[in-house]
Amino acid sequence: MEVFSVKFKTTEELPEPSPRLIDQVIGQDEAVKVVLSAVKNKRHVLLLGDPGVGKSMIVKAVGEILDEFDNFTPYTIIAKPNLKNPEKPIVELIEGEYKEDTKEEKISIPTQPPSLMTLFLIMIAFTVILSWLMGGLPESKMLATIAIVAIVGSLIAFVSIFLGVLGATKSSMPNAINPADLKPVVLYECKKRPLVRASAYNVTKLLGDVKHCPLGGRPPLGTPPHKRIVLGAIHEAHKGILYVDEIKTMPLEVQDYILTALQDKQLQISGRNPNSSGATVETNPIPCDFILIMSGNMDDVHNLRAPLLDRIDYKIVLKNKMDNTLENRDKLLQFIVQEIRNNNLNPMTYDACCEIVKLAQLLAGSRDKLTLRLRKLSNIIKMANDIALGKDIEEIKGNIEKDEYKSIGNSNKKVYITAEHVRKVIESGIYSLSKQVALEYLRDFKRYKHIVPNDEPKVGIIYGLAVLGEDGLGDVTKIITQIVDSKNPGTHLLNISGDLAKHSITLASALSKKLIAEGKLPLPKKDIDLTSKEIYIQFSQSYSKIDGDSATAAACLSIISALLEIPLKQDFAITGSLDLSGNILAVGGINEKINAAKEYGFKRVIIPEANMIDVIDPEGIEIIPVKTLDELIPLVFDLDSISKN
Ligand SMILES: Nc1ncnc2c1ncn2[C@@H]1O[C@H](COP(=O)(O)OP(=O)(O)OP(=O)(O)O)[C@@H](O)[C@H]1O
Repeated sequence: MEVFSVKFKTTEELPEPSPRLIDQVIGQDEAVKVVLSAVKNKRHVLLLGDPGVGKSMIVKAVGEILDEFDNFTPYTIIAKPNLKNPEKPIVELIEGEYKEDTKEEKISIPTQPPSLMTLFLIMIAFTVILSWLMGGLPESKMLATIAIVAIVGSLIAFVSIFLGVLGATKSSMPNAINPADLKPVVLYECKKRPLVRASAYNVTKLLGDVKHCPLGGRPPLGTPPHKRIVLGAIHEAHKGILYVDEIKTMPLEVQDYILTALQDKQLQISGRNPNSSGATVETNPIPCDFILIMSGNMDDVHNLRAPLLDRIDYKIVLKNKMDNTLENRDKLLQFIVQEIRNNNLNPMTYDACCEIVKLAQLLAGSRDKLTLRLRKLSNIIKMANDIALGKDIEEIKGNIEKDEYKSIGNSNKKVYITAEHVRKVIESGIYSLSKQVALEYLRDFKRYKHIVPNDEPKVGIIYGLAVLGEDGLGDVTKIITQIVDSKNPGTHLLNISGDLAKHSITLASALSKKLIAEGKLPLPKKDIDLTSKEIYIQFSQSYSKIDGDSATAAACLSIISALLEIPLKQDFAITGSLDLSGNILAVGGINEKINAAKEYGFKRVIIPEANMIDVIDPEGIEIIPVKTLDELIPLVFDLDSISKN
């Protein structure tokens, strides 16, 4: 199969990708088209999809070309003091740039109360004059002089106190403020159509705030309210786009405010913290006419209130995989080249690019598909770059932050990222936390040799296949069935936690009993009184959550084997869902399951025939596709041992 339509040895030979982000988005053409049209027509959008499929990237890309949509008049938002009601500062939006009014403001500055220093200096001067006068006077005039000085002193004290009281009274009046505190302040200058991003949980950033002033929030000591206003993202997004991500964290109260803003196209700001001096301040409604784009994962939509959801015109689900066609593999190659250029990485060899395509298939769960969870692929490419530069796994592990990996490699050193480097990242599982946990668990577990592949045939024992963790690591599960004679017939499920698994194993038990009772199985018949049998099915040493229906076929065979006492071969592991008519149906995670069977050393792996289209790497183990239970039975039971008996 031709992997790419171009021939190359390393990515250096490939053309440079477009610098426009909108051209760099791959596999989401439909979503890009809808978002562009929504922005053109001023509609609100909700983007839903798996992590790392390009939700933020699409919004950022549209933001880059926002000016191409419409004419835009720059504006400035200013805040002014309200002299009548200082707690209600005035916020105004003016078109263009704000020009400060240069006319001198007529502000009456009150007589200030004399400072302590002034009073102190007066006292010293007064004492010096007094001693000089008294020194040169005859004793007879001394008394009169003291009386005059006392009167003058009292007068000075009286005037000082009067001025002090007058000053103090005036200074509590608004027009006693320092002129600088009366000047309007510029809160925001918007020169081009804005795209403002805010996380849904960050209430202050979203809705704005009035800061606390520890000095009471009033001049002359405190900062006046209009200087403490912080605009919210909803105001800064006026005439542009407000992008709110992580909608699952959006408090209901914030949703109400956003709804009001969408309806009224304006919203006032008040202090958010009830214990702060900002809490008593409230502005007039401030214009906020924006296009709202929100994003989150599929399940997050339940966190949104119905009235807000109703206001969203376009709700788009982004794809998490695309068909594995030549055209799409070329797109994946374009993505690899983009990641290398955008992150300043080293070039990749052709084989390494093919390895990335294989990984994209594996992450999509099928040979026919390619994953679009491209953040994961991007992280893997960056990690492979660092491995190529000689960084070790532990160093790389320490550099992962919130799903995002930043390359730590030295970009001046030129090396090539090879297939070997990519494989090392995949095998170590460093690109996924859940994969690392699963790997660790399996490494420990395998030491106990609980799974014994290719052992002698055994009654009631079969090996099923499971996938551990959300990033998929295949594992083998030992299923054991024991039958007990009892007056209380029934089926008991041990170590099976998930509801779906419980239902499907109950179904397997019912089906096995029915098939045995009808004698329709291609197996030697046996007279059993099923009304006196208690069936115990155990997923032995299985401690992680077991769910899904992919072990139904395995459980059914295990029960039939235990009831009829016919041994099952032990050289295979099996996965497949079973319906009540005995058809084996497709399951998920088939490649991870096949890999697990290979790694444990089983000779054969039995899978539903429908899953054959998903198999990526059939080498290293015999893969047996089956469609029905009847087809399956001769493959798994050790009929030779019965005929010998
Ligand atoms: N469709 C895409 N085309 C090209 N690159 C992509 C695409 N999707 C994701 N990427 C790569 O993955 C990175 C992360 O994507 P982005 O942040 O847009 O994902 P997201 O869907 O917003 O994820 P989350 O839900 O976790 O916020 C991008 O910077 C880009 O490198």
